Amino acid sequence: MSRPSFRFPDGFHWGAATSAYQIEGSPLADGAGPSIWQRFAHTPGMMANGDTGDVACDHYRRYREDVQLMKALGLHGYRFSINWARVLPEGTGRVNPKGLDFYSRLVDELLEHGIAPNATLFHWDLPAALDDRGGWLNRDIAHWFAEYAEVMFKALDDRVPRWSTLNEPWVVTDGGYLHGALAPGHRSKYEAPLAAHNLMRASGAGIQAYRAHGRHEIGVVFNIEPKYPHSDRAEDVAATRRAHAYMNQQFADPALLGSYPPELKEIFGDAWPDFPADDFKLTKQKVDFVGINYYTRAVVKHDPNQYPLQATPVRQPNRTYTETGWEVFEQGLTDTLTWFKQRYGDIPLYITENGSAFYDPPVVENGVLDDPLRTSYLRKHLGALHKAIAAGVNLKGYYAWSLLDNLEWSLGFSKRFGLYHVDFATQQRTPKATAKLYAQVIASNGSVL
Ligand SMILES: CO[C@H](O)c1c[n+]2c([nH]1)[C@H](O)[C@@H](O)[C@H](O)[C@H]2CO
Repeated sequence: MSRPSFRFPDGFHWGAATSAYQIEGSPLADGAGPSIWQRFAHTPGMMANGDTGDVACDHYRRYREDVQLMKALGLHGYRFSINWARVLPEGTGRVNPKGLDFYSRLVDELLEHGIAPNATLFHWDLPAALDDRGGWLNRDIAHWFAEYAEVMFKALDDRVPRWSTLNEPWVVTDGGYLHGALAPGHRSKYEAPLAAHNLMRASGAGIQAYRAHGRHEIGVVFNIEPKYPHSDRAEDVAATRRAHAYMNQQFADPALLGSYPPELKEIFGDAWPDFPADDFKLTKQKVDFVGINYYTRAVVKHDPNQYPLQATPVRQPNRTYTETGWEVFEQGLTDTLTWFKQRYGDIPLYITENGSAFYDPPVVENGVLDDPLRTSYLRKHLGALHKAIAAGVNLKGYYAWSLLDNLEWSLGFSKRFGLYHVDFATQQRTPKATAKLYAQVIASNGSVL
């Protein structure tokens, strides 16, 4: 039987992704202001092993070397994020020219090597000065974000063809405002809905600013984790519906439909405000694309003790799980993409993150570190993409998470997602076998799978 052809559509965009606080280091260099992650990481007890982004992958200084790694992969594009506080140390007002200059140099280096920059304006590292003014709990942040976005568009839109306003607003609110595991470390069911809503108001304001100044494409990036009921019992089905609305619709609905799913009032009760109808004229803006970050699925059962969803994930027997506790379930990627098209229409989509953290024995042969579990994950998920494309999903590209092993937020450096291994003591980068496979996939537009 002939091997299935996994050739992707002509012009399919292949990239890799990172984010500022996870790789740059030098968080306060050259006039940068502190972010909430700078503060969170330096708060005792918040970070595994006391790890911080003070050095990380030292990308702020080594970016030219890292662009060479991207070139070696044959990347078409590179998705990175901008540290808002490098550019606007107080979050608004005064621009720091040296901070802006770093991103201008990075963009020029990418373009010089034929790699398209894909810039995310906000990947969790809010300027601390704005957090001091209420941060995502202050409705004024929609204007603060639009001001920052306009600074970036005016400076870089001549060279940046693709922008995203936010990366994963769900993680910001669930981790940063409801459960407190991420910066700014709040734990309030009353704050989480306010932060969620203001994130989407800010994203809408950023898109409006782009329509006034930008000439290319802008979108927003959501994490989507498909939810499957543990049983066909009504309580499990209802719990699955709540979990799906909470993670997968809470942010895409206001952005693309101009409304919230009714489950959110059911979940948050008196903590869910009646937001002004006019707000949805701001949250709902025409986007040029949506980025979807996919890693895994969840099998959900009813749990009256779990807050606030009354739902909990069920570990599946005889399945492979990554170091971050995520089941390898590539069918969920196909299901996610077909669901998204069915609910929101034929919007151009990118997979803006997909990857896996596995422990790799530090065995390097012929300059390559073998990582069979990560390689298998990549093969399976690219195959799942091909199924979605065959089903009619308008998928334009894929960004592997991540270019480099990096700071996995409060989990520190222990969870390694990189195509390149990083020795954080020496900053040596070493390609993994998955990097070699990905380079072949890019060169053959998927045919080698
Ligand atoms: C809950 O999973 C999310 O989709 C997700 C996974 N990830 C992310 N979001 C973030 O965007 C990255 O900064 C993380 O490093 C990466 C790996 O954990």
